[in-house]
Amino acid sequence: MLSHFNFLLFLFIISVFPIFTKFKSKTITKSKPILLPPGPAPWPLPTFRWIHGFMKEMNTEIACIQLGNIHVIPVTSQEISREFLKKHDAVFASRPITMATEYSSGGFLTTAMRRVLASDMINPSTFRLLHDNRVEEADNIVRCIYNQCKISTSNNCLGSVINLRNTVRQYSGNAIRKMILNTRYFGQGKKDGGPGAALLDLDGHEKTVREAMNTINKYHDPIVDQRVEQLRNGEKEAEDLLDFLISVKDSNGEPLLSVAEIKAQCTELMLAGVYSPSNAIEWALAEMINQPEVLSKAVEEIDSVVGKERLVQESDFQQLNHVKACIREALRLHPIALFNLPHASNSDATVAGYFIPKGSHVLLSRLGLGRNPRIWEGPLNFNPERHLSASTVQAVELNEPNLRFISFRTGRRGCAGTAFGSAIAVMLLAMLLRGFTWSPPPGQEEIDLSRVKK
Ligand code: HEM
Repeated sequence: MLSHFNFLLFLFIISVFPIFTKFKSKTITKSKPILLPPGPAPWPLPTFRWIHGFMKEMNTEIACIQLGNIHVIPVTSQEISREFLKKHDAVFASRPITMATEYSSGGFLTTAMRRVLASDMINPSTFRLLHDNRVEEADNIVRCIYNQCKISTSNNCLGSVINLRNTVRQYSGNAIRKMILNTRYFGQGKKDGGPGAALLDLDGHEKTVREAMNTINKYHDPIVDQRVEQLRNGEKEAEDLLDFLISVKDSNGEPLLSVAEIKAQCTELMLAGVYSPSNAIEWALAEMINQPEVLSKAVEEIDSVVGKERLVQESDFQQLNHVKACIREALRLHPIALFNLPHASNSDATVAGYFIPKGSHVLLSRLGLGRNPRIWEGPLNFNPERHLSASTVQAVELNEPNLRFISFRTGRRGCAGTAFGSAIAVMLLAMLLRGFTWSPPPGQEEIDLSRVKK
């Protein structure tokens, strides 16, 4: 299935593809010959695999692909990524304008709200406030899997086959929707925690971006309209992220955001928040099933921290280092998209000794960073222990501020939902491990992951 990030990046590429021209490395001025990064001479179709391929062939960790008058700069090095998004964070803090970002942001209505989001909405106090909304979903996922098991075992199966992808996506989708809109997508009113009749297709495989956005908006817009009315008439208190968006006031005490802006922001958060945690957990569990000793170690850790008498709580996370190391390893080895969301430069800059013209689109390669053999020993091995070495800080975190791989990324255009995303991911994996015993599907000795480890 196509993830949100793949989807946006795919559209980003096709929206600029028709205007590409043959790339030629060039100097900027005669007196100051700072070169553009190296790039390909012949011009085949610029797929992401192809970009990685030619960078490997040219033995370079930064490149330049010229699409019309736009310079696209893919990067696979930790050090150069840090230069772009740490040293020059302010220069590369914009998103390029593409068809996909226009639709997903409701015509760029979310762009101006970055300040509101960061400072007023998604902060530690809202995170604490929405604890119960998140935790409710943890109970639901256990019930949902348990009920699937009951159905299989009543059909005389030895074990039960669970559709892990659907299950983890339901959890992420519902957890994020509970925090934003205080309601669920799936299983509204159902007792089994599983999907109800109305399924929301966020994938965009079969639909165009516009149709996908219409689908999402059809679900959310009536809730937003009703909520705006309730809050502005004083009929309810602020309880979730939507309420906070509606309640933010400007210096004159007037609502800061229009209804259209609020709707666009809800959509963006929803898109950003559903797939990243579920993708990481799906991969982590698949790898752990293939390495029973890694899986057992995580289960033992949960047993020793949580005990047998109660369910996992967020206050346990601090001590679940092996569980978190498994998620970090999944984020490193199996990123949700080959590249990070693009960053556009608002002025000329010199990075890694190369001239990066104003308006360039910088694409940090998630795959290139996470699997860079210069940084990671045995990069294709799933080895959570590497995140538990002596040099690691005591409590493992999912974030990777040094950009050795990309998880949330901090900084001006970093992930707005780092705390929420971490909490959803850790709870999801811990609950799956705590509640159930996992093994490959019947007839398979292990899950075949060879195709994704090339
Ligand atoms: C495991 C979970 C998650 C991971 C690994 C993740 C990772 C990321 C990354 C790498 C970016 C791009 C940063 C950049 O461009 O340099 C991003 C952006 C973003 N994320 Fe997350 N994320 C996760 C969960 C969430 C959640 C739960 C939310 C919402 C509550 C969220 C909201 C956002 C938003 C709004 C952006 C766009 C920020 C902007 O353009 O200014 N993310 N995320």
